[in-house]
Amino acid sequence: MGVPRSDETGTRLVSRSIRASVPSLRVALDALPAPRTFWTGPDEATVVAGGVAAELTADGRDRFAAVREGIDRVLRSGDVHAGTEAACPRLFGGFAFHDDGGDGSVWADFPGARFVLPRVQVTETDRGTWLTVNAVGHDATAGAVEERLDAERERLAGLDDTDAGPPPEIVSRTRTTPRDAWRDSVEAAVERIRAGDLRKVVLAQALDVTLDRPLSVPDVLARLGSTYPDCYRFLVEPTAGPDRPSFFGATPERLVSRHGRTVATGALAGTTGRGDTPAEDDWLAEELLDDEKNVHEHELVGETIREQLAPFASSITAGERSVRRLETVQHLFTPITATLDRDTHVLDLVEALHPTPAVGGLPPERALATIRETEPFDRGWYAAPVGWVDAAGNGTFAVAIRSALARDTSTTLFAGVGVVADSDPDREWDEVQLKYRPILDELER
Ligand SMILES: C=C(O[C@@H]1C=C(C(=O)O)C=C[C@H]1O)C(=O)O
Repeated sequence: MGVPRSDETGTRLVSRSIRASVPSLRVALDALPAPRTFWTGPDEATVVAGGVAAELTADGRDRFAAVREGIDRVLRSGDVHAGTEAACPRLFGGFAFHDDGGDGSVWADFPGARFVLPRVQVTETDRGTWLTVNAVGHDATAGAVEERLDAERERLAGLDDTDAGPPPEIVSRTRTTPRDAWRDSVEAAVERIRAGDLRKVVLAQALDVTLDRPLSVPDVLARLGSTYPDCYRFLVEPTAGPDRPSFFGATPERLVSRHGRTVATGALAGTTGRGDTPAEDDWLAEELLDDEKNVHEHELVGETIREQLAPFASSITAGERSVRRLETVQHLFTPITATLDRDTHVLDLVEALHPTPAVGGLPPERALATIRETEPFDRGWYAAPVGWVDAAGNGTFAVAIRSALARDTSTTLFAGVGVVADSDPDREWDEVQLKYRPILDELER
C-alpha cells in the first residue's frame, strides 16, 4: 500500500504549521500542487491542500479496516507542531460505493478506498488561517519541513487575488438512462417491493455533459459555497497528472462525525421541490411532513441508522423531524446523536453505517444487488463516504451526493431517489432532475 513504516526506524512523520495568509482559499487551491484536496462543512475547518506526503489505498470489502490500519501507522508517532487542533495531521479521502471495484470506466483512477496526508495544507478556522507542511519517509527532517514551510508561506502570500472566471458552457449532454428505461426500472423495483422482496431501493442516474472548456473546480467550489453554505463541500483527486479526474460536490448529508465519545449523524431522506413564493415553499414543506410515502421512506433510514449504531453506543437520541430547505430542494431531516460505549474509531462507524438506506436500501444486500443489476453505469465514489480522519480516530464523513466527476471538458453528474412501494416513476424522474441542479447550475449559468 506504499505506507512508510513509522515503527521501523522511529518517527517518520514531520508536521509543522504556522499562521499564514492567502488572498483567498479559491486562489490557494488553484495554486497548490496536484493532486488537490478540498474539505469544508458546518462546524468544520475549511481545508485546501495539495500534493501527497503519504497515501493509502485499499480495495474490496476489507478496505475500511485496511486503510484504517495504514492511517494508524502513518499517524502513530510523529514530530508534530500544529498550533491549533484543526491543523494537526489529518488524512482526507473516501471510499467507493460498492465493495467490489467498478467497471474501469470514468472511475478507473479511483480505488476502493484512498486517503492522503497532504504535503501542503491551508486550514481556515474561526480563529485564523494556518499553513501546514507534512513529510513522511526516511528523508523527513524538521529542518527540511521548516524550510518548505517558509517558502510556501511566501509563495501563497504573494499570489494575486484574481476573480473567479465565468462558468463554461454546456456543448452536449447524454443521459445514461433514457426515460423509458427509467420507468421500467422503477416499476420493476416497485413490483419487487410489493412482492415483499425489498423494502426500499435507491436508484440513480448519471448525466454526461461536454463543456466548451475545462472546468475550474476551485471556482465551482467557491460558488457552491455561496449557494449551499450549510452543505459539506469536497474535492478528491486520486492522481497528479494534467489530465486527472476531480470528484467534487456540495452535499447536505453527513454520514457521521465522531469527536471523542460523541457521535452525530442524521436521517436525510424524503424530498420535495422549492416554491416560487415563501407561502408556496411553506406549503410544500408542510405537505412533505404529512406525506405518507416520504415519511415512510424517511423512517426506514432513521430506524436503520439507530440499529447500525446500537452495537457501539451507550445511548442514542433522535431529535425532531423537520424540513431542511436547500436552494433547489427540501428534505425531511431527523438529527441523531449517540454516545459511544468505548473509543470506536470513526472509520469503524463509517463501515457500519455505509450505505444507509438513504442511498442504498433495505434489506441492504438485496438493495445493493438490485442497484448493480439496474443501473447502467458505475457509481464509483458517488453516494459513498468522503471526509477526514485524525490520529485520535476522530473525523467527519459526508455522503458524496450532489456530486460530479470532471476531467478536462467532460463532467459526469450523479443523482438518485429512494423507491418505495408507492413510488411513481415520473415523479421520481423529476426528483432526479432537481438533484442534478446544484452542479448543473454551475455549468450553465
Ligand atoms: C441519492 C440522493 O439523495 C438522497 C435521497 C433522498 C430521497 O430519496 O428523498 C434525499 C436525500 C438523500 O439522502 C442524491 O441526491 O443523489
